[in-house]
Amino acid sequence: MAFKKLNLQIGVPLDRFIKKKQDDFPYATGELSQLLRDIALAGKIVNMAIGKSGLLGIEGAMGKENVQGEEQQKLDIIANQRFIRALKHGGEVSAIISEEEAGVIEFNNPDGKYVVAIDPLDGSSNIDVNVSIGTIFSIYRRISPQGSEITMDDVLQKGDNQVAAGYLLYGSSSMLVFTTGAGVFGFTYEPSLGEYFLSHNNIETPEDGSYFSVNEGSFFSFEEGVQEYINECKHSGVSARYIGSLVADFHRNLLKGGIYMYPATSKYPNGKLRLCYECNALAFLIEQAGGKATDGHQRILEIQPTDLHQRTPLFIGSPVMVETATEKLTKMAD
Ligand SMILES: O=P(O)(O)OC[C@H]1O[C@](O)(COP(=O)(O)O)[C@@H](O)[C@@H]1O
Ligand SMILES: [Mg+2]
Ligand SMILES: [Mg+2]
Repeated sequence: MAFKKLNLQIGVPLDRFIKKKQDDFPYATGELSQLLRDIALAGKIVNMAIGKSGLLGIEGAMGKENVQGEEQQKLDIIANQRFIRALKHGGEVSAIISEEEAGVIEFNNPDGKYVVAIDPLDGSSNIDVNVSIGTIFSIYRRISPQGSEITMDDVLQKGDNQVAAGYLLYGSSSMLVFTTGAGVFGFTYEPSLGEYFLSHNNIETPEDGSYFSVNEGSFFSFEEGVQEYINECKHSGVSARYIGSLVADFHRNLLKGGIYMYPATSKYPNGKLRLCYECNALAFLIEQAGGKATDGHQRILEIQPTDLHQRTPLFIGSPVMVETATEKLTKMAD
């Protein structure tokens, strides 16, 4: 009788998985592994807060705006504090940048090898309505020597320099998905055991996809090339899916195949999404999974950031779809 080959990796707890990977790199010191554990731990607390927000009275707006003029939700602030606290106490990080903070947050820990860029809670419009939201993070090795002060070059690095990146998805089940540059791994959180277990081993995105994801409410302010690509998707029967939480839209398309687009609009002439703490992490993940990410003209990971909160258009997903969209844009722009 023929038995289906079992994937024996599935079900491995996050800690054991990280330890095993750590052992595969004889000179690794364990700091990056510890940093991933710190993020995973903060993710558990944020997951709990989101799940009980209606009961705990932490729904709704703060009555304040962040540096980009966007209304902060109470959960934006709670998540921001939780991740900052975890990264600060973990001791591996010397500075972070966050969507919710105007400037660089230095930890007075010049020996910390790493800097982190984070969107503590992604999907603001879905925060209080029981729709999936997430956390996005990028980890870089600092460029300046350990022991010295942090410089802007440390925090404004190209996405290509990321040593690890990932996201937490707080949804019908909560997940941690990350890469350290050797494939993409997804862990599902089991709240009654308080543990993440490997559920998606070595994720590869389909070559071509059957979903396109874009906020069509802005259709008439998209460039002609984007409009043409969307119309082509519709003519060929590609299904539309748009949640409005970048992490959740990305996660679906990563697994099922598709393209997510947030192009330039009249309201957001450089696109809405932020390069350093939204796009770079997802671009690293999608490339590791065999997909592509561009701003319509160049690879996201090659863009040199000049501002902490810089925005960029984003076209990300299955390679065939991203190439077609990017070609249309380039052709129309010529
Ligand atoms: O409502 P729009 O314009 O479609 O924008 C949706 C996009 O904005 C975002 O909510 C921005 O993220 P934040 O919630 O972290 O500000 C993305 O998650 C999402 O893809
Ligand atoms: Mg976001
Ligand atoms: Mg956010």
